[in-house]
Amino acid sequence: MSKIIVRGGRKLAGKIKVNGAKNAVLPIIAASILAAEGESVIHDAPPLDDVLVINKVLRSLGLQLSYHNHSVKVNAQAIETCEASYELVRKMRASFLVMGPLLARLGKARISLPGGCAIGTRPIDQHLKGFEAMGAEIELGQGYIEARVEKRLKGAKIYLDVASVGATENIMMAATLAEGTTIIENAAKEPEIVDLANYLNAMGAVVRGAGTGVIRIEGVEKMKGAVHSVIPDRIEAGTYMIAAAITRSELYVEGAIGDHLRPVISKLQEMGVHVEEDENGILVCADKPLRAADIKTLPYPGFPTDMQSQMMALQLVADGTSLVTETVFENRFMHVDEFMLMNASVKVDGRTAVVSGNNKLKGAKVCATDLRAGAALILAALVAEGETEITGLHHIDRGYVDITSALRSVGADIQRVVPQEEEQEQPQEIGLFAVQPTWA
Ligand SMILES: CC(=O)N[C@H]1[C@@H](OP(=O)(O)OP(=O)(O)OC[C@H]2O[C@@H](n3ccc(=O)[nH]c3=O)[C@H](O)[C@@H]2O)O[C@H](CO)[C@@H](O)[C@@H]1O
Ligand SMILES: C=C(OP(=O)(O)O)C(=O)O
Repeated sequence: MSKIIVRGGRKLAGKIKVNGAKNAVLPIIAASILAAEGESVIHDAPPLDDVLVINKVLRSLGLQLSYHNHSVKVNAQAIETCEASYELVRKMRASFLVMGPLLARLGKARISLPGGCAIGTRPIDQHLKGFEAMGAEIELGQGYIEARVEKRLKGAKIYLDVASVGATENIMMAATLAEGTTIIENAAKEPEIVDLANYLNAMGAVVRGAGTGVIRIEGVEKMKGAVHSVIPDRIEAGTYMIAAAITRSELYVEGAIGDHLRPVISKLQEMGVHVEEDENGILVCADKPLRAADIKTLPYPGFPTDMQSQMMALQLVADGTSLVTETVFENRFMHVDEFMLMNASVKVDGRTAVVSGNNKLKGAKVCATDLRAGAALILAALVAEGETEITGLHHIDRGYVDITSALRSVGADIQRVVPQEEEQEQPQEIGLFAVQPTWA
């Protein structure tokens, strides 16, 4: 079994460059399905397992797709099937984002139900409510969702009960080729929604208001391929900012955009960390004692749920008790049990965790229970006494490009150990990107 081994106690120094955003590139690749003409080229597509999965989904639909040196090229002129299989959708929930584009382009789509995952049940009712409002008929059976529309989807006014990122994206993509105007109210406002809207507009769509709670989409007849560069990953950036803070070090996070990280920056400053922004990135310097601070996760621009576990790692070593309230997902505290194996003191009561500070963390054998939990364990291990062994690396590979090399390059004592038999068996299209991948 592959594992990451960290020996804690090292200071970090230097610079880490942020990759393209996972949560932006996935819907953007899915949106390429909408182009009946031309080729799309998506730059800054990070070499992550999730990117490989969405690429496979598009190839399985019959699209021509290549991925070289962080750029995905898609030709969507010919689509062979409108069905995305269980095998691919089960690997990554975001595969469900092909539903809106397929429905808009072909008038039908059959996608496996994404189901729940470790962090919660994660229903898709808001996606389906949007498609239905646009005239689609939805049928559920044998683990698949089938959506059909007679001719073309029709523009509609859709109020989302929750400001869901995925539902906003799926409906926005479906609406680009619909007849008439679609208005999404209580839309999610994440920067990744804005990036998707920019890509859609470059393809010929007319999307206005992305980044606000009301998005207006005027349907167009046809869309064509476009060239787009994906925004930097604010969660990867935030994770490295906390790496600097937790080790009381100074790191420059190149490419990080301050405006996308306001709640994280503000919390770090409240805890006594010095944060300096310039046009190319963010400098984090933690040379004072860390103060406790409470966080509550919320949709953007609130504190991101995808940074909750990493922030908890920092709270573990701050002076005083901090509260963490998770309001986005119902089961996103699984890292707590793993932290406790590292000698941490945290009590969970429903959606709130009480984190006692000043923990003397100790190295242990722990397991990444989900993507961000994995990152949080690495952060805690950077300051734990002795050696920490982290397994469950397939979660981490979904969202971090070679995190071990990145942290080692700034001085961390961290390595990834892959048993020989796994190394030999490892098909090229999963995990491990010590070397730049170049898949055709
Ligand atoms: C690929 C991607 O971009 N993933 C991000 C996206 O996930 P994702 O798009 O799945 O998250 P959503 O914003 O949809 O989910 C937010 C909340 O809404 C609920 N909900 C969602 C849809 C729906 O139809 N009905 C419903 O009740 C969910 O169960 C959850 O409690 O946003 C999350 C919230 O910022 C992030 O943690 C994920 O990293
Ligand atoms: C929860 C996450 O991703 P996903 O929605 O793809 O599961 C995440 O990136 O932390």
